[in-house]
Amino acid sequence: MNAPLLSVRDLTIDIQIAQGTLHAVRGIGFDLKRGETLCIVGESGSGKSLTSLAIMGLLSKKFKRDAARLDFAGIDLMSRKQREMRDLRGNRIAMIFQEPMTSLNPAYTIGDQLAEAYLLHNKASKAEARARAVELLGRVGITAAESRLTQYPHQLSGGLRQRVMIAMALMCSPELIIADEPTTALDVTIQAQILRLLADLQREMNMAMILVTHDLGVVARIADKVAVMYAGEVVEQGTAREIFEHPRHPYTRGLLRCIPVPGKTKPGEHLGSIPGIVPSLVGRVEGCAFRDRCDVSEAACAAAIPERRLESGHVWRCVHASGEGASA
Ligand SMILES: Nc1ncnc2c1ncn2[C@@H]1O[C@H](COP(=O)(O)OP(=O)(O)OP(=O)(O)O)[C@@H](O)[C@H]1O
Repeated sequence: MNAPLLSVRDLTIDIQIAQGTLHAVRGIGFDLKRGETLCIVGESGSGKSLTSLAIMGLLSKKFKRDAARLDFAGIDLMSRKQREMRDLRGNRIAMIFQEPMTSLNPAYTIGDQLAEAYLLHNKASKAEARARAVELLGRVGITAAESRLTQYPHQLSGGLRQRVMIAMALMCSPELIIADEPTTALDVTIQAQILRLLADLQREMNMAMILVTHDLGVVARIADKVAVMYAGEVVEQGTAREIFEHPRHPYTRGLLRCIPVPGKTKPGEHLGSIPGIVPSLVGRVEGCAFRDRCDVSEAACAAAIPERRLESGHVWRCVHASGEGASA
């Protein structure tokens, strides 16, 4: 049973805009096994959220999704109809969004919404669904869970709302959970608690998890695998260890220079940032999209970029065969 739970190959997402076709996601691929955590990192606009929505089948009509393979537990998601996707979503695949109010309805109590999420996919009585809701609220660390059932989302703090969202996502014990920047809207101490909770539950329930985040500190703590996205491509992927200890792509190296190093970075010390801006993805994009910002680029970077692969599965796209040309 070593087959991946989720397998993505050559996923593309295009959007028609006034200036032409915007190639927001350009031929990405990765595999995820049961119980594994993949963190997708990259700057704003690199295509992380669209990738998550494409897996969930939640892209609106204006996006064109294509893939050579988009398989979940042996199911071809590309050929699933919307009705069939609804059977999977919230049941075998769940998503946690940045902003809890995207998923919570202000007009219904927490108890009704949690129970509803369960009853949609399970033949159970209302009493059983409420018992499950209390159980899950307890598991996400909400005390006096019974009394929360009758509350409305606006009566809870941001951190509690995000815990409720996590409980809701886990009601049907999904096999895959996709969390898109689940803590960005919260303050820093609460962020850490929520992410620890999510990582603990993921391990306990042996779920696979895709976590989309800007925060490499978080990645270092919880990722098994990392996919680094830049301008709609996965420019490097590997185990968390490979990415942190032997980053090969100059963009990954640049990102790593931007994070605080415990014990080394002094409070208030200015962290590096990568100068320059992401190129337009409208029309044909030739060569390496990072080359204008790269400190080791050369003429060859304007041509097609080879994919470099180590036996371990560490993959990157760069003219530099082993990253030796890139400055650390
Ligand atoms: N509704 C839309 N209309 C036009 N372009 C869009 C739309 N949604 C996303 N895009 C474009 O698609 C690209 C990828 O967007 P996406 O939201 O996936 O990025 P992201 O990496 O998740 O960014 P962030 O970290 O800010 O959430 C960006 O260039 C973005 O401008």
